[in-house]
Amino acid sequence: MAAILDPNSAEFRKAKKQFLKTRRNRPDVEADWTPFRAAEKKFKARFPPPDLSGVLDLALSTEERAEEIKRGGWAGSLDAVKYEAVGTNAITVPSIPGALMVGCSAFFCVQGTAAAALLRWALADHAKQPNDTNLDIHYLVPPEGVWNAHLRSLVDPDTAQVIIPKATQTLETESYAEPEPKGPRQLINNTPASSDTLSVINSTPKPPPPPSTTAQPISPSALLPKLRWANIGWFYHWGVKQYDFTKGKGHIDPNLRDICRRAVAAVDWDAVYVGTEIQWPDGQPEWKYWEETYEPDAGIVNFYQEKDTLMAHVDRSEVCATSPLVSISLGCAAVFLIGGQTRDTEPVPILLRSGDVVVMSGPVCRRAYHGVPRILEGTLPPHLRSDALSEKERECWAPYEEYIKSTRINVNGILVDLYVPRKCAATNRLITSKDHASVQISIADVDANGRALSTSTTFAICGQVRSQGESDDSLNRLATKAGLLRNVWSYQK
Ligand SMILES: O=C(O)CCC(=O)C(=O)O
Ligand SMILES: [Fe+2]
Repeated sequence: MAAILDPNSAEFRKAKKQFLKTRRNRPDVEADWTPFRAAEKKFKARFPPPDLSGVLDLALSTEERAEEIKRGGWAGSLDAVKYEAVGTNAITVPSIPGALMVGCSAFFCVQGTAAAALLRWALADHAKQPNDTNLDIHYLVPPEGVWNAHLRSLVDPDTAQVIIPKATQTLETESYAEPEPKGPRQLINNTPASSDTLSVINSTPKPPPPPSTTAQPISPSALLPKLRWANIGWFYHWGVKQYDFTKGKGHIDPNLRDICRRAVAAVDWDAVYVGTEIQWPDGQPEWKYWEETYEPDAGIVNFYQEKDTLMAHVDRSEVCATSPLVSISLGCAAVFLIGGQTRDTEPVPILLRSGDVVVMSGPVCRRAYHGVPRILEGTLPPHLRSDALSEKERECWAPYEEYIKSTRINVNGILVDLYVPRKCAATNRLITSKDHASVQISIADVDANGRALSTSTTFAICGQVRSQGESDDSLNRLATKAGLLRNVWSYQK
């Protein structure tokens, strides 16, 4: 059981003492909190430890996870939140259209050796150059990355390399962004990305963030707990909260791509979305093609230490605001909150355990506030512990277990690009994301004087039809069928 839950433990007594001390000096500010803020405060509280009976905990629906739940001591409830099954692999939360958990109850999407492999990848293979991490802003991290440097220092402490702060080495002439103001983190209301704002986003200067001037030389093992994120695919600029498309796209790990695509393919999307067409860009039922077209091209690995939190935010930097975001949890469990379009909507609390996969998609859910107010101490599942391994494997796993027993890793994959699945109006076949010769033509409706009205009819034509010189004829045929043209063929006869 997590020590914080045991009234006889030192952790419990310390949290109580701290609570009584801070209570005394605290002005009564609760009245001003939005419902989202109030929920964050509730789950963040160290004392008394939060009551999770209002948190949806799908692991309770399967005997296979009983041991994991018992060991951790934290449990939510199965009927805390109304949910509905979508096929056999996923559930939706009807109050947040588009929020899904996949493979979370009877079978797990990422468990056992697959979970261990993803965890190893995140630490040893991914959190290093050429992928950016938060550590690169402030330190000259060696090319092998902080995790491998940490592993080497465990094997041979005498040769352990000290990692030097960047500020002592870089040229003063380098131009950096303004340092962040001191005090609580400022919330940047960045422009939501869309095809209309893309040129503004691309022309916004994205200077590198300034390195800390107070960072000190540090050992890899002491630096490791400061690892907070590693970029996947397209590079994200945290200062302006926009993608920096000028830096090109980083490699997408094939295993991660496969997990994300399998999660998307496991969902019966029609059961989730039929009848909502009107809410989608151009009224297009995009979800019908996701199994084929969803291709993660960006993402992030988040590393949370026990007291870390992720404040309420909306992911609004992706140009494609409807495509699925697949999010995988590894290591310690967490309380995940997902609400509405403002912080005034009461969020739904969901307990995410190691291996659980959440998919956020569609116009409502992708722009919903969400956050992670609590990492639940002591919740490492048995399959990530070395006692589940053979003696030989145990030795290599020991440092991973030591790290992950008080850490949560979240890996997510998203489609940032502008690509929206459409069918070619001429051939009725799907236009793929690689079909750069495809076009979309909107034919405006006109009034009696020939002036364009605000309504139009849209046709998408794939590159193959165009390369065969067939688009003119196709458009004439389509426009005639749509009642926009008459007698166009007669003069050809
Ligand atoms: O850690 C999580 O589950 C959520 C992460 C997230 O919302 C983000 O990276 O934007
Ligand atoms: Fe997010």
